[in-house]
Amino acid sequence: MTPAARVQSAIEVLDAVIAAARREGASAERVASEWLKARRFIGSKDRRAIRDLAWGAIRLCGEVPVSGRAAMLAVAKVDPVLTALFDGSRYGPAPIREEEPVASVGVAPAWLEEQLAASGISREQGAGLLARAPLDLRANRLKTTRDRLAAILPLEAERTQAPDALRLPGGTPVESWPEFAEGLFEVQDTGSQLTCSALEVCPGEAVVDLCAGAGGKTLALAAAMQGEGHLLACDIDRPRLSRLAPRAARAGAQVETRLLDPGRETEALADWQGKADAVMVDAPCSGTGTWRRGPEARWRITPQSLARYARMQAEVLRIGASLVRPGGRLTYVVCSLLDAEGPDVVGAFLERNPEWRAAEQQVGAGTPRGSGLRLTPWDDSTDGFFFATLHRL
Ligand SMILES: C[S@@+](CC[C@H](N)C(=O)[O-])C[C@H]1O[C@@H](n2cnc3c(N)ncnc32)[C@H](O)[C@@H]1O
Repeated sequence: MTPAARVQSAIEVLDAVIAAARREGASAERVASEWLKARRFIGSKDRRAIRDLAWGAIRLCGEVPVSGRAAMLAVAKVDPVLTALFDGSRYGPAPIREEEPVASVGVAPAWLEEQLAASGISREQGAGLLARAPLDLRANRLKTTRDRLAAILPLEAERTQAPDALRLPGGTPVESWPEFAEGLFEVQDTGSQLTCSALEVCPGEAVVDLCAGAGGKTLALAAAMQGEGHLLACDIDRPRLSRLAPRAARAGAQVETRLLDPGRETEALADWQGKADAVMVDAPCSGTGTWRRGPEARWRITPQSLARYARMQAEVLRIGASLVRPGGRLTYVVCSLLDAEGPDVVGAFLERNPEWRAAEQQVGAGTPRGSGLRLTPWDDSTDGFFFATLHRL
């Protein structure tokens, strides 16, 4: 493929990514893989180059671009080598016309940049949300230790601030390694691991992971429980929750799963009301803290979806709290740095529920925000999270 043809291919990938973002369709990762799958003749070097070009444009454009070409022209504006490739050659992009639309550069759509600023995040820090992310592993304590795992991995891995975490360069194909098939590790960001540590679960406890999804945090909780006690993982999303059982089997973790009906969660959890020692509420959110991994996610958020998330967050926090026994605890987590999804939700809960108190959290990282802690790429080298641990009196 010529360099110009790669640019034209990236423009086509971007068109598909933009269309999917507009109709709340598949993620950019998925869209790009489908696009490439339909063109098997493209070699691996070209695939990587196309992907890098497309992701460079996604990271640069704050507002949803009008087209893939407009997005790529925004990159061309700051990259003369790329400008020269708009040469009208066969399979390459047409020459640039003066009046053509060029996508605007920024961290996020203007309204969302305002929300970030109101949440104490500067523009420079916001740009940090779009940097390339490393790949973190969590050594599975049910089968190994961090040191033993580090000694057998094919690459040198860095230790991060979470007790079981190892860090590798982003994109390392760890899921093809035999150590992964043996369940010796899971892929999990250090920040996510730290939010699990905050719940301080112990062997023998009764623990609920209310919004378990495919079990990223469930498996970390299971490892901390060392196979003793009862761990219940719930979600309203059947496809996601159904991915948990095979992962748990690989990890050697004992987990009961329960699919919930939206709006009827409390009925389905009647046997757990006021019984749990610890509850994890990893609430659905806009995901502003994970833009490093899916930068096009910021093109999907709307003021309406943010308001919808805030309602869901208050609701899952209420449901989770009803499961906690007197003297028990709950950790509320969002992978978002917007106050509306974190400190404000917890603050409103504490105001309405005088029998709950925010606890001091000691996880060796994070900056206080509201009644909880915030983890960020710039201060903690993690994805962005807000989490708060609450104790029921
Ligand atoms: C942030 S994701 C969970 C990610 C998961 N805990 C992990 O670490 O991989 C939030 C999850 O909450 C689920 N959810 C949304 N509303 C819910 C509800 N009312 N009850 C239980 N789960 C809910 C969503 O389906 C989604 O899987």
